Amino acid sequence: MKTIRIETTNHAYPVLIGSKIINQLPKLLIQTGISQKTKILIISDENVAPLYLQVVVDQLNKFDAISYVVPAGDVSKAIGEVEKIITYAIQHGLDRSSVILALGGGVIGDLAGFVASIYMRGIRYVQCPTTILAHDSSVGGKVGINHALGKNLIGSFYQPQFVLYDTSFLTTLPTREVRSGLVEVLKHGLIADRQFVDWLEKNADSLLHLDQEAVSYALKQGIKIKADIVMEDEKEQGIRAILNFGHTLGHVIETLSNYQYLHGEAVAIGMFFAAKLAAKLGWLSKEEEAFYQHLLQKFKCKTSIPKEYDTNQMMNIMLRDKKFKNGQIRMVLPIAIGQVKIEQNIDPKFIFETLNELKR
Ligand SMILES: NC(=O)c1ccc[n+]([C@@H]2O[C@H](COP(=O)([O-])OP(=O)(O)OC[C@H]3O[C@@H](n4cnc5c(N)ncnc54)[C@H](O)[C@@H]3O)[C@@H](O)[C@H]2O)c1
Ligand SMILES: O=C(O)C(=O)C[C@@H](O)[C@H](O)[C@H](O)COP(=O)(O)O
Ligand SMILES: [Zn+2]
Repeated sequence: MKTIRIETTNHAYPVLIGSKIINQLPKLLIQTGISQKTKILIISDENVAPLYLQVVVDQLNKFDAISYVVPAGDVSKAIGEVEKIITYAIQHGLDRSSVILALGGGVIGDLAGFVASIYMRGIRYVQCPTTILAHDSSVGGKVGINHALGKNLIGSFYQPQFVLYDTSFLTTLPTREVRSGLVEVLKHGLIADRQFVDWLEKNADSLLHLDQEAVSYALKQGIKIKADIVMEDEKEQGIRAILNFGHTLGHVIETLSNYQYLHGEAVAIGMFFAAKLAAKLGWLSKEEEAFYQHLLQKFKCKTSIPKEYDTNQMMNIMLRDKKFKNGQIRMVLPIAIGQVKIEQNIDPKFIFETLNELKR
């Protein structure tokens, strides 16, 4: 088991990662000051619950634990679902000392963490991630839900008490979810660590086949990169925006497809779009742009935009991106493999042109 410590201005917590470590849960709760009398609400989804809810409930047999299961997928990151969970929590007597436990992927982590951030003005929560993608979402405290007009438009920065990442849970992930999750690992390499990118390129097949050693190394590296950035800029006043690499267009594709594109699938297209735009602006060489395409294809990602998507509509949705300030377009663009910069004042003409070039 490996522990990575996250220290933000007001809160410090461990991320524990290892195979078959769910039995550490009771000890961790107690160490965190969560006694057996504390009411714990486990939130999970309809796919994860049949696989792992009982495993967690068994670990909590000496605690006062209840559970709530939501439909799987981004459709549950919705205000209606938040209200239902809050009603359930009130009816079941959760008070300010209670704890929420998120058991699932990024959807559950974001939703459960958001509920925790607003229930009775904030109660404690813990993350038990079950997807590869959640190596990203369970760390750093961005929690929230979607609005019909766009992705993650409602949310908080709210850090968990700890993250307990049992990687043995990943064995049941569908292939498409494995690919989607690995895109955020690629993102972590592409924004900060050329050597890690080279390692990822070499180990693509092992990772896609869930080789335990390779996956475990990749997740730890990804978490370390994210942790360093979050510790420097918890509330995204500056550098943290680089974790949003590929998301400006990625979120548009998720919204327009009504979440038929998975998060990682959409972000992969968004990263390639950013690389193509950077090449057009002269910051990335044609070889580096080609490397992006090669790498993403190696991880079985699409790099084109559905041709039926209207470019003006994509531009309009992009304007709601949380990185845009005072009408100014701010995007994260690559300047080398393993290096990005946050760019203001990009001429919308280039964005428009690049979007059109990516349509297939
Ligand atoms: N807060 C953040 O910093 C952050 C970072 C990245 C992504 N996100 C958000 O995370 C969400 C995507 O997360 P995700 O990809 O984990 O999606 P997800 O939570 O929907 O999980 C993916 C699918 O896999 C199923 N599943 C989960 N674990 C499983 C397991 N072990 N075995 C079998 N099936 C399993 C789920 O039921 C779901 O159908 C998006 O909403 C995205 O916006 C947030
Ligand atoms: O932690 C961050 O910061 C990120 O941007 C991580 C992203 O991978 C993640 O998808 C995040 O939820 C996007 O946040 P948003 O603020 O752009 O909605
Ligand atoms: Zn993301």
